[in-house]
Amino acid sequence: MESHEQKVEQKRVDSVIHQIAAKVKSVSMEYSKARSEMKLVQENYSANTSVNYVEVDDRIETSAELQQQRALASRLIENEQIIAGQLNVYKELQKSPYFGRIDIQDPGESEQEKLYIGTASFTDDESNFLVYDWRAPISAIYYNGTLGDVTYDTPAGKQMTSLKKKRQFLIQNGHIESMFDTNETVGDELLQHVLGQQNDETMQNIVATIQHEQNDIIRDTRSDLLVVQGVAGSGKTSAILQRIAFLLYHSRQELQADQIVLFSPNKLFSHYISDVLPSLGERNMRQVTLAEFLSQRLEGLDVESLFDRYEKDAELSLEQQALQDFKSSSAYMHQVADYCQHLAPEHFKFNHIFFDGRIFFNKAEIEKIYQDLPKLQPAERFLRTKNILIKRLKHRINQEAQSDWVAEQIDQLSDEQYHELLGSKRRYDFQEVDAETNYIARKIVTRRLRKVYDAIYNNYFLDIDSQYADFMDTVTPPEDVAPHAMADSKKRFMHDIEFHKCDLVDAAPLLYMRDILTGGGQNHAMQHLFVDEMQDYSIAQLQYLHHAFPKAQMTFLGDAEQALFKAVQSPEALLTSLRSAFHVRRPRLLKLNRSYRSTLPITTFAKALLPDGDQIEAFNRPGKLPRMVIRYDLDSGLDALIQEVADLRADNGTVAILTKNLQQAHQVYQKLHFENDDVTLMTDADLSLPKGTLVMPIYLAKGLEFDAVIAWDVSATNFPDDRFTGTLYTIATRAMHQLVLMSIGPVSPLIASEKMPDSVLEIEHELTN
Ligand SMILES: Nc1ncnc2c1ncn2[C@@H]1O[C@H](COP(=O)(O)OP(=O)(O)OP(=O)(O)O)[C@@H](O)[C@H]1O
Repeated sequence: MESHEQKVEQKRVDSVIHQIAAKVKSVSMEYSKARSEMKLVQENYSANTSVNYVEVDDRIETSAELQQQRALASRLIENEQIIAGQLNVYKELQKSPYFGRIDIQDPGESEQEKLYIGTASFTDDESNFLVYDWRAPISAIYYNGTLGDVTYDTPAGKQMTSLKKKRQFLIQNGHIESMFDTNETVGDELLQHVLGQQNDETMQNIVATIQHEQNDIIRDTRSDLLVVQGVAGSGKTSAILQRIAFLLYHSRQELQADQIVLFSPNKLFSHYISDVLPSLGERNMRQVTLAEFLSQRLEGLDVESLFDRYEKDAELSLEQQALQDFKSSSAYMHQVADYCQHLAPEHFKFNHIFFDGRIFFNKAEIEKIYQDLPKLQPAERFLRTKNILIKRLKHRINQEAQSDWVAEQIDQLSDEQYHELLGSKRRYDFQEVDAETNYIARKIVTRRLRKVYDAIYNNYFLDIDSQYADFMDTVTPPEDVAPHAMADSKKRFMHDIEFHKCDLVDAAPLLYMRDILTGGGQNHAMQHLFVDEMQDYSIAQLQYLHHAFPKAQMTFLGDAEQALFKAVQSPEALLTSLRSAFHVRRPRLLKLNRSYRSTLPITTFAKALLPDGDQIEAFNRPGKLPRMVIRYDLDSGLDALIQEVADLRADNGTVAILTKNLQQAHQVYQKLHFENDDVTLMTDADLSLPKGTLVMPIYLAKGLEFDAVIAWDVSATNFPDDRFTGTLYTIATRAMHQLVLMSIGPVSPLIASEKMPDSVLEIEHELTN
């Protein structure tokens, strides 16, 4: 039954919603007006673009008018988008106007003030705040404060107030479903409710239930390097997204969403998180995976993907591992920088520039230009070389313009083609007919030699592959790297380059070298760099990202325990390496130890897999024990799998079967697909997650979560030793509500160990006779 208090609150909710509805109505009208204005301009614009101009003067006028219209159209589009954004915000508020209330009393005031907190601010016609944005300075109290005297940060400095009451609401479609008064930061009741319900295809915002330690991450504006080490399911990704929303709100004038870049683990993840910021009325930041970023920069080279590397890394020998570790280190990147700084001009490697299959600029000519320049930094020397090449190209264009073939081509030009080449020039711009012909001739040759210009502009005359190979000869590796390893690695690199391939481990150092030598590759506009799942990046790669976005504040989040096929590094050691590699001034390390995603029994099992799992604090959400299903041959295992899938599907929207690698995912998929059409095999090209039964290797499920998970073949053969702890732990922690583990033959020692308490698993053996 509704208490009196709840009735009073519901009345307020009704009144606020009523006022929001009026706002939605007026903004909708504004929106329709903006749309029709936009349409009118568009129609006018397309009518004008179809003008068939013949006379040059006409054409110029038309294009000026067109430009004006284009500018007007883009202003209107922007306006329309702003209004659409506002409309969305109000519509969201209409369903659930707020989730929190704080009663405060400022020093010296006799009255208490009630403040309501929601996803966005809303004021009445007299500008009284009916709802405060969760990011407003005062709202911090809701997340951080316990009853009594509290302080909060404002642009004018710290403020004091007394917190008298904190109330949480769950409002759905305008109705208060539940409300609690709490003394804690954000009480567990609401969290229980929210977590128990989750089964969406995309991630939801968590603003109603942000926890104290998550709030520290979200509201940190001071640190230039914020490293968050958080256990699986502790809300790292959530913290990133709410932090972005927070930063956008706080620096409205200076920061745009596209000045923030997030490196995400895979494309599925990008889609999975894509609704969070729009649900908070903000535009999404830029998102990219490391593979996309590297291959875009190393155009023409097929860079090994992280997924290929996962598959390969599981097989590395100790010697190969030592080399890989070295190439992934900051020490290696330092050697790259050193090499570039001390590179003698005669050791600089150039390519010929080709045109039409013939050498256009010989590399000997380029070498000579480079070497003849005075002593300069490599990038400056390179830039001057480039400018000289462009000058020489212009000179050759002028010469070529006198050739017979050009004159012939001019004779054959139609009027339209001629005017097109004339561009914005007018006939009276030329004193003589010859000058005009000459102008057209140069235009023709310039167009023909465009490729040469592009090759110079894009620095193709630097032979970066040979340069990198030359660098490998000069490297001093640490003691644990075998003496022949660098030479072998160089051979392999050159061999792969022949086939336009490059190992992931060489990509960052190679790009770093190219950037230093050419002075390119840096984006100074990016203000924030976020890296999720940082444990999958080497220090060398992170260092390259820092170099590529030199002005960006960095937020790196990860979980050392979820490193696949890699030794675990302690968060403190990690921060120390990052600190010395990055020369930052205000680094900060934060830890999140409480895990929210999974039920208590699933988290208890996952904790027991880790040597130092005790630090993980499970959120107390009840659920079934994880089930262990053991079969002794593949066929009966696959049959049992079909049964398990059917059982789990009865209670869960999505069941994910997670395998150790791609080959096992294929094997499982084939069997399931044969029996039932409703199964999807996910690949790294997929952009979104359907509902239903999904099969994928674990590296594609990084950062994702599913209602139920089946960990496929956790046998001793498949997960033989502690190199696979991270993999198994990552699989288990993808499950929100139910987890089943299946083993073909004896179970992995990681599970069948003394450390694993009996009570954390329900075990089912096939009865054999
Ligand atoms: N304060 C919170 N309130 C409600 N839900 C939360 C909260 N914190 C985390 N969650 C939920 O817990 C789940 C895990 O969060 P998230 O994916 O951000 O964790 P993570 O640390 O990035 O996980 P992982 O490293 O395992 O991928 C999500 O469903 C998220 O919505």
